[in-house]
Parts: sequence; C-alpha cells; structure tokens
Amino acid sequence: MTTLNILMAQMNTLVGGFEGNTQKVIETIQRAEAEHAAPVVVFPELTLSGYPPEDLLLRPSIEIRVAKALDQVRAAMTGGAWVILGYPRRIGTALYNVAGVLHRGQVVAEYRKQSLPNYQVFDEKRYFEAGDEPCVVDIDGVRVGLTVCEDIWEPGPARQAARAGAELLLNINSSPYHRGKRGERWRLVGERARAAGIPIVYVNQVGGQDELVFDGGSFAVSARGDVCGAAPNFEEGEYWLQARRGDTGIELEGLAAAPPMDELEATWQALVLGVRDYVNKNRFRGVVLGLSGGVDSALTLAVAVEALGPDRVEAVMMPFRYTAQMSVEDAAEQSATLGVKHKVISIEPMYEAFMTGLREEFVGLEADTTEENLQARCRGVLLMSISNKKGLLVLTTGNKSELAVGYSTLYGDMAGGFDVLKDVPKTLVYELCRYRNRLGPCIPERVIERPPSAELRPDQQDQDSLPPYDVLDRILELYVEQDCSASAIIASGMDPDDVHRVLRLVDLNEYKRRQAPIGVRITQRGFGRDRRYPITSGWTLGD
Ligand SMILES: Nc1ncnc2c1ncn2[C@@H]1O[C@H](COP(=O)(O)OP(=O)(O)OC[C@H]2O[C@@H]([n+]3cccc(C(=O)O)c3)[C@H](O)[C@@H]2O)[C@@H](O)[C@H]1O
Ligand SMILES: Nc1ncnc2c1ncn2[C@@H]1O[C@H](COP(=O)(O)OP(=O)(O)OP(=O)(O)O)[C@@H](O)[C@H]1O
Ligand SMILES: NC(=O)CC[C@H](N)C(=O)O
Repeated sequence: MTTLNILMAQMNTLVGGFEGNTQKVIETIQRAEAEHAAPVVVFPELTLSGYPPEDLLLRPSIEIRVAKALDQVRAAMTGGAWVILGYPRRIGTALYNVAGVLHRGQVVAEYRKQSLPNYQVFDEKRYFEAGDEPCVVDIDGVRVGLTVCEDIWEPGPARQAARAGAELLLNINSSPYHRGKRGERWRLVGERARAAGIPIVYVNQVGGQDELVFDGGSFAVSARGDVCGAAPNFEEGEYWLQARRGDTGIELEGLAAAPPMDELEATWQALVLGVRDYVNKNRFRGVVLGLSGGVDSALTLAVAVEALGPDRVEAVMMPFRYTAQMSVEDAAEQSATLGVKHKVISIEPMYEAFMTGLREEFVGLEADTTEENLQARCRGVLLMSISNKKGLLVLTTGNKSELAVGYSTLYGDMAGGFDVLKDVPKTLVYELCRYRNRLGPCIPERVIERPPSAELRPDQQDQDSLPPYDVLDRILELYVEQDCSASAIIASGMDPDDVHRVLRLVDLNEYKRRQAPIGVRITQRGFGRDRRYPITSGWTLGD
C-alpha cells in the first residue's frame, strides 16, 4: 500500500525577496528529506516571488530572478523529495502563475493557474494569462492533481483534475484573511472535494504584506468533504500528514486539528501579525504613537506591544488646554502596565506659535475647525519628527468608522505610516479592547467606559456630531461593505436623516481616504485596494 508523507509548508514569504524565500524553501526541503526518504513538500502560491508581487511582475528582470531561484532549489535537491512550488513563469509572451513539480533536481511538471481572481484586492488579470489544462503527476504510485488558489473557488478545475485521473488534489494558496474566512474555506473546499470525489490538501501562506494578512490555517479535506485536520492560523510552520490508499481511494490522516479560534481572537491575531510583519519587513526599529487616553490609541498601543514587545514601542501623550486630567492619567497608566516608554509633551507652545504666525491672516474670522485641526497637526508634526530622528514608524489610530465619514485631520492625526485600525469599525474597537483585557491587564477600564471625545474643544463628544456608533456602524456596513443604496438602508429600518447624512459624508471624504496611510484589512471591503471610487464625481450621493 502506498503512503505519501506530505509536508504542508505554511511559509511566511517576503514579496520580491527572492534570495530569502529561496533559502527558506531549500531549508524546508532539507528538513523534510531528513524525516522521510521521498516526502511531498507543498509550498504556497507564488512562493519564490511572494504574493502579491504586483508590478514587480512587469519588471524585465523577473524571469532572471525566478530562473536563478529555481536553479538554486534544483541544485539543493539531493534527496528524493517531490516539491510543489509556486512561481511566475513566462512562456512565449505570456506570464503564468504556476505550480511547478520538482523532483531529483528537475522540473517534472508545471500547472498553470486557470482561474485568475480580479475582484476585491486581487488584480491577477493585469499580469497573468490563464491556463486551460489539468496537471496530474504520478507521485510514487498516487495520481496527484494540482490547482492554485482561486481555482478551488470555482467548480471547474477540481472536477477537471479528477476527470484527468487525479486521486488526490494539492491546492496551493495565497489566501488573505477576512472575518469569517476560515469557515468559508472549509465549506467551499469540502464541497469541491465531494463534487470531485477526491481528497484535497489546501496549503496557505502566512504573514502580513502591506494591507493583507495571510492567515495560514492550511487544512486537509476527505473525499467526503470532511475537514480531517488543520494547521494553526497566523503561525508559520511545517505540518505533516499522510496520504494512504484505502478501499475507496486516497485517505488523509495524521494532521492534528488546530484548536478552534473565535472571530474576535482571529481579528486580534490578524492585527498583531499585520503590524509585526509591516514593521519588521520594512526594517523599522520600532513604532511611536500618540496616546490620548481614548480607546483607539489604547487599542493601537496594545496591538503594537503584542506585535513587537514593549521595548520597540514608544507612546507620547501631547496634552492641550482641553485635555482632561483623566486622559493624562489613563495614558500614563496604560504605558506603565505595558512597560513602554512614555513621554508627555505639551502642544501649547507650538499651537500658540502657529496662531501667532497666522494672526494677521485670520483677522476678523471666527474660530472654527481650523483651530481644532491645528491641535491635531501639532501632534502630527511632533510624531513625525520623532519618527525621523529615531527611525520609528508612526502608527496612526483612526478606525474604519472615522475614516468612512472623514472624522480625522489631514496631516494631523492622519499623519503617519500605518493605520492599525483602518478596517476596524468603532464598535469592534470596543469589543477588541474588552477581548484584550480578558487576556490580562492592559487598557484602563475608564478608557473603555467613558464616552469617546476628540478633546478638540471643551466638553466635546463624538456623538454630538455623529449618530451613535452602533447606528453609524450599521449604516456603514450596509453602504460600504454590502453596497446597499440609501433607500435599501432606510428600508432596513434606519433613520432617513442619519442615512443621508452618513452616506453624504462617506462620499465626500473619498479625497481624505486617498491620502490615508495603509492598514490591516480584516473585512471583505476595506478602504484600500478593494474600494476604488473617483474623488471628482458628479454621481448622485448615496445611490
Ligand atoms: N476634494 C478635495 N480634494 C482634496 N482636498 C480637499 C478636498 N476637499 C477638501 N480638501 C482639503 O481638506 C481640507 C479639510 O480637511 P481637514 O483639514 O482634515 O479638515 P476637516 O475635515 O474640515 O476637519 C476635520 C474633522 O475631523 C474631526 N476630527 C479631527 C481630528 C480627530 C478626530 C477624531 O475624533 O479622531 C476628529 C474634526 O472635529 C473635524 O470635524 C480642506 O481645507 C482642503 O484643504
Ligand atoms: N492628548 C493627546 N496626546 C497624544 N495623542 C493624542 C492626543 N489627542 C489626540 N491624540 C492622537 O490623535 C488621535 C486622534 O485622537 P482623537 O482624540 O482626536 O480621537 P479618537 O479617534 O477618539 O482617538 P482616541 O480614541 O485614541 O482618543 C489619537 O488616537 C492619538 O493618537
Ligand atoms: N490568490 C488567490 O487566488 C486568492 C483568491 C481566493 N478567492 C482567496 O481569497 O482565497
């Protein structure tokens, strides 16, 4: 009876980092060969280039880099491993997203991805041509079919592989996280396995890449469609399973089930991994942020410390005349609890200096949001100066609800490099704060309990100018994530005035979002690559 020892290489690659990625691939193959004579080592989609390589795929030297990396892998294959590896491959004038099968130093087969995703954050038709053929390889007596990521989201390719004789399907992936995606994948791949009548091994990459977080969670599904084992989410690792020939076909076993993870924990992990990889892969020493005593910066600090450790995180409280004493105290308390460097710098002198400089310009003009924005801008200048001097990335703290309605100041609290909560609605910010505090002391309770305020004028509260956050977030979810019209949102029971006001703000503030830093995507519709609206537009608002 044939047994294949399959290694799921749930790897964290660096986009464009061919040398490092290749080295990791080689080390993984060598470790696998030390365990078994002829292991099947399965890597994620576009392993050598990382995913998504975007316009690096258009650079003339891409082929040379891929060829060099492949040569290095082939030369290092001194044992009996079968390696399934992802890379871009030019054939004639066309570029394909391929899964190559390497054995004894040779590329013995190449499968060309057939379904090219071109929606949400995906843009593969800009770069790749689609393949149209199945690829089935005999690996030690088992007929193994190959597919690449989006292929499994459509019914065709798995069935096609089974018709071509595949008894087992290996699907290599670069599948980013969004809330609920693990369940979606399990159901979908289960259906495909049942329909094709063969088991499927699904190998995903892990790690942060700009706004995307790949959550790993590689898994195996039986021909009946049942998940028969899963690797952990959000962790790089190598996980073995066995494929054996049973009475009714190939059976998968030996992969333990990773403990279930609820969606709040998964979201927390996604934010942490997103920040860690962005900071480390861009070689920052650490991060700095403005800590106000409010929930957004409190949660941002908590994520940063989990991602990087307290020694790489600095918090700066920058009080002004409207800052409550409670805010100063709470910020200091959280910094002390987490053990981060905490600095207090008053913005009074710079604010006064700016107002003095503007005095003549502003003669006869009423005080308005200009003065409020100036406070935020003084803070932005201080944080960016600290960033420049110390090589620390400035984390901004704006959440999805604020970014949606433009409730933030350009070149003020929007100044910075990475917005941790960019895709986290305010109501979820609160849930995440409570989740974090259940793990151990972190955010002072008072920060979570008090009504949110930007403290830009006396006694200001966010809810003075916006509907309550639960209402706001419901409207935003329907409009931004589910593409509902104003009338559909009103028909769902929301107040018409609230709906019109919020939708108008969302549409008007496209210009602001276009200048916002990137941040971790955790929903199916973030304010990043998957929402592209014109700024200059004559479209009737809200329809
Ligand atoms: N279409 C367009 N294309 C390009 N630029 C455009 C533009 N429309 C306006 N602008 C520019 O943008 C400026 C207006 O934007 P900006 O300067 O940001 O100021 P603005 O949006 O007018 O004011 C900021 C708002 O955010 C609130 N806020 C600020 C800070 C923190 C928080 C919080 O709670 O976290 C809330 C604050 O209370 C105020 O309501 C205009 O003066 C103009 O220069
Ligand atoms: N006194 C302050 N000291 C330090 N940073 C501040 C201060 N006030 C505002 N900031 C920075 O500007 C961001 C926007 O703050 P603001 O208070 O205006 O709104 P917010 O969205 O309610 O944020 P938070 O919940 O963190 O207060 C804060 O998250 C923080 O990074
Ligand atoms: N790289 C891909 O083909 C990813 C597309 C796929 N639908 C996913 O999100 O998992």
